[in-house]
Amino acid sequence: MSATNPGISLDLEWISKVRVNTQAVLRRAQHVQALKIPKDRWQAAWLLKAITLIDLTTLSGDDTPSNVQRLCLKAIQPVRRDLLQKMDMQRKEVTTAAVCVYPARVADAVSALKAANASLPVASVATGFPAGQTPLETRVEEVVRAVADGATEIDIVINRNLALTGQWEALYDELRQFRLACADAHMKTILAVGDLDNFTTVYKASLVAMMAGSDFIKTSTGKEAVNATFPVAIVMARAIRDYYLCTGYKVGFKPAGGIRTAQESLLWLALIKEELGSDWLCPHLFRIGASSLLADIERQIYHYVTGRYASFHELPMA
Ligand SMILES: O=C[C@H](O)COP(=O)(O)O
Repeated sequence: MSATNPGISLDLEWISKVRVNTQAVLRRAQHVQALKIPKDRWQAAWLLKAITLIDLTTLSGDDTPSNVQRLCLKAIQPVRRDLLQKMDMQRKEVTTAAVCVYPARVADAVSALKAANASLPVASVATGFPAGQTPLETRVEEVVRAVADGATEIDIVINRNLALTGQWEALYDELRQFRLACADAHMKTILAVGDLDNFTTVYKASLVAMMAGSDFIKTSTGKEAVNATFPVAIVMARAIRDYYLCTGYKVGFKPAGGIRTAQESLLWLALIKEELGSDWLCPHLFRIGASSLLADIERQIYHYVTGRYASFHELPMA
């Protein structure tokens, strides 16, 4: 898998012209929140689709080789086979899009997936995740090591100081170094929007990340006080659309942080369909980064199949 967005030269003139209309964004976000969610069989089908777009994540201080192995097995078979069969869907095999772990756990994930004969991508967070407050050489080295350990997707965090102070050239240069270090691995750039001061900064940071060659832009680490929200997603999706219209390169979008319910996942799919079109509803261009969403989706699917909600013991633990 090679990069889909090679990037372009830094266009400071474009960046300086950006002004985001906050009221218009908030109105659009309200519209998205009021969208009708499909019911019953269609809902179950959309939930299966949502599963295929999840980066199943564990980013905890107490991650161990064994819980990473469990995560990988869950990613390979996120829904019980009997439930899938009862749904009578064409799709017989469902997996999540990838697993996402800390750099020190990449080798564990790679070997667990290999042992299970599965070819799911392993994504590693990097560059001093979550705060990005380590020296640049250390951050670059972390990317190189994660790739050497077998990660094929790298979720880097940006240096928020550079975005908050408008040092776009310096931010672009850092991101180019990470892009080089990623080699053939996909680069997903986390803006940590909860740390940025307004929508205009979010839009500008999105543009710089794409100009530097990011394959995805991602909202959050999941560790900020505010993570993925619909207004911020609309701003980032519009930056993606504008970048595509200007360059012809499609960049992916990954909301992450605090997405926990099946209903929310359906609204995220609806938002992407409305803002970027159905082309973006594939793992190559859209992911949901989540550590605890899958359990609720599985519960809803169980409800669809059996007509009742699962008790605590009826579903396998994630
Ligand atoms: O990148 C993924 C996020 O860290 C996941 O956040 P979450 O634990 O709130 O789902």
